[in-house]
Amino acid sequence: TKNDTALLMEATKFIHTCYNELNLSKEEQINRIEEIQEEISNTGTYTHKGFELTHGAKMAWRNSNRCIGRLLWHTLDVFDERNTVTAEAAFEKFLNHIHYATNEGKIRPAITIFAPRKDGKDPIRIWNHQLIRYAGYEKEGKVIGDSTSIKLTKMCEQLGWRSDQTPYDVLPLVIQENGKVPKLFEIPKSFVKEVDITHPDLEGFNHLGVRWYAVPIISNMRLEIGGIDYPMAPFNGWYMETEIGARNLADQDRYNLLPEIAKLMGLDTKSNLSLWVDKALVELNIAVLHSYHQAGITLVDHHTAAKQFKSFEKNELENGRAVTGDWTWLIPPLSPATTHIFHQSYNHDIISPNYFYQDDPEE
Ligand code: HEM
Ligand SMILES: N=C(Nc1cccc(CNC[C@@H]2CCCN2)c1)c1cccs1
Repeated sequence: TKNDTALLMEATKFIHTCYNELNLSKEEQINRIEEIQEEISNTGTYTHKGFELTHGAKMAWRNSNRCIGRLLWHTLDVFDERNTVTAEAAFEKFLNHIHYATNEGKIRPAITIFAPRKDGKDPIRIWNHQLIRYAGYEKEGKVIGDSTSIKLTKMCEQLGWRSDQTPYDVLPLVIQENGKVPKLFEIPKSFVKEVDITHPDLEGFNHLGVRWYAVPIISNMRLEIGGIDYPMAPFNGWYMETEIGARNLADQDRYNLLPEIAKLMGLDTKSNLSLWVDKALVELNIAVLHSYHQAGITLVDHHTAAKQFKSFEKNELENGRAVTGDWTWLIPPLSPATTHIFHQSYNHDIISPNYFYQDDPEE
């Protein structure tokens, strides 16, 4: 059928690039494509071999236009959990991923890949945007916690979840097998590493009671490899400090801490001329870098990250690959013009394998 042909086209493109990069012979490539053609005509889809899945997930990271951290794309640890299809078993694997990635603070970039989409159906999905993320509550027009989690928090409460209603309640995992009701799974506190945010010089900082979690693990994106969709493939790296200090804790519609920080710094918040927002922003990011370093949690500053991205660009050129990128996301939100990224443009072509947004699981 037409989409069998389209799938074979995607598979052929992927096998060609993947086998060339792995120095496999032309003959192996041709035999594999014939094998895939056979499987597609018999079943309407095809199954990646382990090494194809592993390299495909790495290529997808390398092709992620918005990612500044791509220098280490080939070091990704890939866990093949395509046979895990029950919510309980998946929860086990999520805990394994959290523990492996955290590694007592020496974070290891990893991805766990669950069953692919088949006949347009997702065998299993997770509703969480990240495996570890704070709940958000709306009370009399005031927001407590992470405003981006309000919808999911409501869903958890409807499913029976009860919490302390603090700004830092870690959400349970909401895992849904196809066609069944979603199930809640509480992550044991011992698995959740968090960092108390303090400042090396500003004493007042330490009484704000501000904290953040150590490991960002994105769990709502779709991994596409050679025309096959993996709708549940959580992946983690480590944070760049600005994500926490210039967005999550700084945005007015997130934790909105800048006014409070400016006050404890004794700044004049009545006039923009004092650049009090900018001064508070810098000190918050200094506090994040200081706190994660003191806690022994891997974190990269935006200057180092930009330099690493420059090395990535050089490596790609040396390997005859064109770098694609999304300038609007690659520039850091703090002092962007102090990085090389700001002063050049990037081709924003989208190539596959890659990680894509997808619709939330079916209600
Ligand atoms: C190892 C350390 C890593 C660092 C420091 C890093 C840094 C970043 C940053 C700062 C962003 C922008 C996020 C935002 O502004 O919300 C980003 C985006 C992204 N990263 Fe990385 N990254 C790392 C590893 C990874 C890994 C291991 C993967 C996948 C295997 C990955 C895939 C992506 C994708 C797909 C996006 C775009 C997300 C979107 O469009 O919403 N990154 N990265
Ligand atoms: N450092 C990270 N940050 C990151 C990467 C991808 C996506 C996100 C979440 N981005 C969504 C937020 C909310 C809107 C704009 N940014 C964060 C990583 C997360 C997982 C691997 S690396």
